Amino acid sequence: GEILDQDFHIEEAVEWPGLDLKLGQVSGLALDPENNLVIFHRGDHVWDENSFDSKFVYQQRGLGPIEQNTIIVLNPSNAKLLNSVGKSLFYLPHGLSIDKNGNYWATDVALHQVFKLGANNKEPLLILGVALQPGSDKNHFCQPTDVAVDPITGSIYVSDGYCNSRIIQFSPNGLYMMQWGEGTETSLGRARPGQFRIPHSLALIPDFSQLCVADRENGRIQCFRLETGEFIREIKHKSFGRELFAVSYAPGGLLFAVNGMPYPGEAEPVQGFVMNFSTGEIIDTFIPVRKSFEMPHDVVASADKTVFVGDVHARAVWKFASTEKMEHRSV
Ligand SMILES: O=C(N[C@@H](O)C(=O)O)c1ccccc1
Repeated sequence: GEILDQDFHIEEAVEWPGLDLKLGQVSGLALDPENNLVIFHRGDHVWDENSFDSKFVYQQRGLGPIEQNTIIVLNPSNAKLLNSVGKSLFYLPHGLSIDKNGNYWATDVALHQVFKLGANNKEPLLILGVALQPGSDKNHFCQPTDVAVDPITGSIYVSDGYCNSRIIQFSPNGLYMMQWGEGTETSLGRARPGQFRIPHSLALIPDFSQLCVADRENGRIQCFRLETGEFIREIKHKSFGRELFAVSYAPGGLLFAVNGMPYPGEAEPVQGFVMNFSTGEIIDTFIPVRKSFEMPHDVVASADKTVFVGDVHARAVWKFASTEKMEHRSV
């Protein structure tokens, strides 16, 4: 039902023990059909200044793939480990999403590929892109950042990527259908609709047939019509600052996002945002109680307004919950 916006608040669930997990760089979060939390992390690999050459070719292939399980499934209430998969598959994990059938969809910025994995079997069910080969045609990505699968049509959307500026739509079985988007010429000119400077995270909103994109370095969210790619609107607030890293939709009409650390001298703090999807207005902001956001990199929210944020520098996952329940609890 409708949220009465003015009294909606979330705060860290400080009893959640998931903050003590020993993880690598946390790059992606998703919720599976049972609302379990699924974490995509980099084990002992890191993305740093030496990871790529000037042509975006991964330089640390000699390390081999990450030997740890990179996909961790946790009970969302007590952070108990339920399952872990994804060893010896990835080099630099980035985005993670889960389709209505429970399949995992993952991007790897070193491999420049998109993977579809069954929740338990080891062999990928589908791989898009050519291993270790960056490119910008129909068969190559360049550091693809996220995937979203339309639960109604099965269409696959890929945000491509750090070194491309486009969204590509594939058919349910992985055939290239169409793409939209272009780079933002100069950092001086205002970015126009449909221009991207790192399309970094996707939120698919089936109820409104929209795909929203975190246009990271333009510090904004852009929303497009599913299937056509037609620009619908931009959501941008001064409090986002320069960088908007991730966006996620929760059934019931709320949009969640996390921004980047402020540049030296800039005022806008790093934080999470809760927005009313229809109006785009911010109805709440949130930061951790324990530790601090360093580079919040993904955010995911469930229908009951439980929110998780993963941080690639803090290597941490926080849980946030709406205080309405807590008020009932305290009564
Ligand atoms: O953005 C960067 N990384 C994050 O998004 C991430 O996904 O780790 C990055 C930029 C320059 C050098 C190294 C890393």
